[in-house]
Amino acid sequence: MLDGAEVAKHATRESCWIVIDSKVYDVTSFLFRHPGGAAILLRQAGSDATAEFAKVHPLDYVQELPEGSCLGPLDPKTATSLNSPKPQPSREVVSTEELPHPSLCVTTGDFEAAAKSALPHRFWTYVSGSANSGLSLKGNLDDWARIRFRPRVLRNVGTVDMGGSILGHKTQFPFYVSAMGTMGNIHPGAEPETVRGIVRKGLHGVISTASTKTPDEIMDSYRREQSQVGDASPSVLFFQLYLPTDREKAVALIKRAKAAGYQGIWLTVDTPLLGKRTADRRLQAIEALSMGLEQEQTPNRPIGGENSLAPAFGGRDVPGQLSPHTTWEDLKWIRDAWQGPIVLKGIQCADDAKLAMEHGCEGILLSNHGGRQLHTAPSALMTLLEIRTYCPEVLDKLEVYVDGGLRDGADVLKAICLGATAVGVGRPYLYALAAYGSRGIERCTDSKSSMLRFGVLRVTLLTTFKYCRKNWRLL
Ligand code: HEM
Ligand SMILES: Cc1cc2nc3c(=O)[nH]c(=O)nc-3n(C[C@H](O)[C@H](O)[C@H](O)COP(=O)(O)O)c2cc1C
Repeated sequence: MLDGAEVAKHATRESCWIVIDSKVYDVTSFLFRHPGGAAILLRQAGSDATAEFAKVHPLDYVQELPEGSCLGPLDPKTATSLNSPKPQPSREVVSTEELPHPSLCVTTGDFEAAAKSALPHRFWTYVSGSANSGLSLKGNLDDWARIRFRPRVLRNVGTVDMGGSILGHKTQFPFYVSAMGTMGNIHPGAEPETVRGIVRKGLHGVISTASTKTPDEIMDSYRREQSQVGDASPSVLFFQLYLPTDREKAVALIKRAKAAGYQGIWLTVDTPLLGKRTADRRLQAIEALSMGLEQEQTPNRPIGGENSLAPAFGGRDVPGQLSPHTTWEDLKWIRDAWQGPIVLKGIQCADDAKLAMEHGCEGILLSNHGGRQLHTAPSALMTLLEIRTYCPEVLDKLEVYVDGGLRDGADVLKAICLGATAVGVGRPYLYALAAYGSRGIERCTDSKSSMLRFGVLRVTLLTTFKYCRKNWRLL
């Protein structure tokens, strides 16, 4: 057993000890190999880092520390002698009680404002951020507004069914919750908290490889919530796959997702390496400086090299986690390992949509990763219009999803009118989670809130929906 006072002495870059889950680790040799940067670990030096660690990493991640790092258990009686972590150089956070009542959130923009006050600055930067100067994100938001409805009137639209199906699973909503990593940054309940809202509302959701919790833990929370509602929720979960470079690891991850009960794979194909997240980079430099590190020193391993750290997280490139070598040929072994439906997430032109069809994919998701990857990438809307022009057969043969910048039921309706099967919604749900937990997830979906202004719009626009599907004209 190690004494807290002894641990507290090891608080420098020359000797850095931390406590995780009641065990003491010497992370000195790992400091500059930590993909999240040395500053994060130095801030915790000599202290109990469990809470900070659990925000972004599953607890079993400690096994990834170099061999011999674990020095032994902490004597619990001496825990009070540990250091306190050094505070982050961040802005004040508004407490939950000070946030507007969730009923006051009637547009997705309201959730965004609440999340901005509720989140520590670094996490706000990570979720709201985008690639380079933000043009891809701006294009996503602006493009949906460039289309106008031309409603037909005097049609009976008294009863409207908004539902459809996603990979054969019925949905009452024409949208689902997009895959988003590291939710532990956003809310202490992380992905399980999101899943609670998803199940209660009967939504479908896609769970990220880069989740804070393991695929099994998240599925357990899904099952628990299902049993709470008497297994009555139509919700299903799909798994978003970032393909690790190492094929054995990739196959193991796919099989793990299968065994856990995920109903389809969303294979992300727009991330052979991570986009340039300008705001994150700036913040990491500030943090490094505040810990006396002249410049950020992160491991300099070749991209695509062996990686023991999967699953990884959104802020930085983690070598080996996002295979840059993947090609269309790889779909075969991925399919063999998965034995189920595959959606390619991140298709950005008609030619690739056709290729996906020729390779037997069940679906494609037109997406530029919420503007976080390629600078000046086309919005999903532009890609959808390109497909309608050059290979409309894709819309008949594949399930075609879109995401990026859909902030209102009207945007969702436009996508559906143009032939999309359903729509992924990302940041609005993250913002709702950040401010209000699973209640926020429900509220964001609620017919009184903006996503289901669709519910209000349907009264006037169902026939537009039918009309447009066949006779779409861009106004
Ligand atoms: C056990 C060994 C650890 C491993 C294998 C590990 C691995 C990683 C990886 C792969 C990332 C992703 C890089 C990124 O996208 O930002 C990361 C980020 C991060 N890690 Fe660790 N980590 C470890 C220990 C810790 C500890 C002890 C803490 C707690 C203080 C911590 C806190 C963080 C944070 C806050 C980030 C996010 C960085 C950002 O937002 O830029 N990690 N870590
Ligand atoms: C904070 C954040 C984390 C994300 N993490 C992932 C991820 O782990 N895997 C992935 O394929 N896409 C990820 N995405 C992209 C989303 O799945 C989705 O494509 C995008 O958010 C849709 O755009 P929207 O946020 O404008 O709705 C992430 C997006 C955000 C904002």
